[in-house]
Amino acid sequence: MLEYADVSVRRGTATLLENITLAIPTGSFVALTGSSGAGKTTLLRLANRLVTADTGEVRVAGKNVAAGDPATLRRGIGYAIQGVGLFPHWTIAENVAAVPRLLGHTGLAARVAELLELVELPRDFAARYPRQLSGGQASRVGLARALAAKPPLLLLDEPFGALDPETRANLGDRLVALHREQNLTTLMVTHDLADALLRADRVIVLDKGRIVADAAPAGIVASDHPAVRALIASPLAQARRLADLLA
Ligand SMILES: Nc1ncnc2c1ncn2[C@@H]1O[C@H](COP(=O)(O)OP(=O)(O)OP(=O)(O)O)[C@@H](O)[C@H]1O
Repeated sequence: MLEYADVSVRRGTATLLENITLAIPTGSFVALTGSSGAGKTTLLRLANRLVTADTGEVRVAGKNVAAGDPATLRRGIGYAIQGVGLFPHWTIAENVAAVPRLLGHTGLAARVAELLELVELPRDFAARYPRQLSGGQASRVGLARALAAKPPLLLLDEPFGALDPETRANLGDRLVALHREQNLTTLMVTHDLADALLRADRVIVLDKGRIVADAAPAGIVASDHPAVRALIASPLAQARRLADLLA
């Protein structure tokens, strides 16, 4: 579904990504993690051509993303980001139906109702405006919008990053369920290693623009790469302290 073949990205004298080779099969749920500035967002945005590669090739469903029209490419990929980016003067229904409308789909009201149900929001939210939603509700709308045109590939960039832990956990669970129900291929950027380990079936760790670990969660936990150990140290210490308190 998504392939990176020896991709490097440079800006000025800086190397943002170096020799990334990666194949993400259909149906995978992959978390992309790493410290701040490691290149996670850059790697994700190569897939929908918000970033272009200097060398190498990125392919979505076998097609080189650099070859076609970027707008057409993006309409076929679900994309949700931190802060959601809903259009403030559009209702929730209009926001959710934006891509299906561009694609000329019909039956938009029914599709909006179905999507609100999928992300577990009341139907009457369709008539509201973004300012009338809580952060968690807006994140659900962002997810509904990303799924609206039934894209096979879903790109998520810290979609629930700004939310409280409980809302984040609930939405994370809903996301995993949706991923399975809709047979999606999901690539999710998260700086939260615990989130990555608990939700994804494969975790990729970036460090200074390079992949330093790529394994199932159990393999990541066992990795002795210093960058991976550094990422694990803090959630592990927190979990241990909480366990001590409960003991
Ligand atoms: N257009 C650009 N020109 C120059 N440098 C850039 C550009 N875009 C990103 N960078 C740099 O590339 C590096 C990787 O950025 P990126 O946003 O991919 O990291 P990230 O892992 O997603 O970080 P964070 O977790 O903090 O969001 C950073 O050091 C950033 O400052």
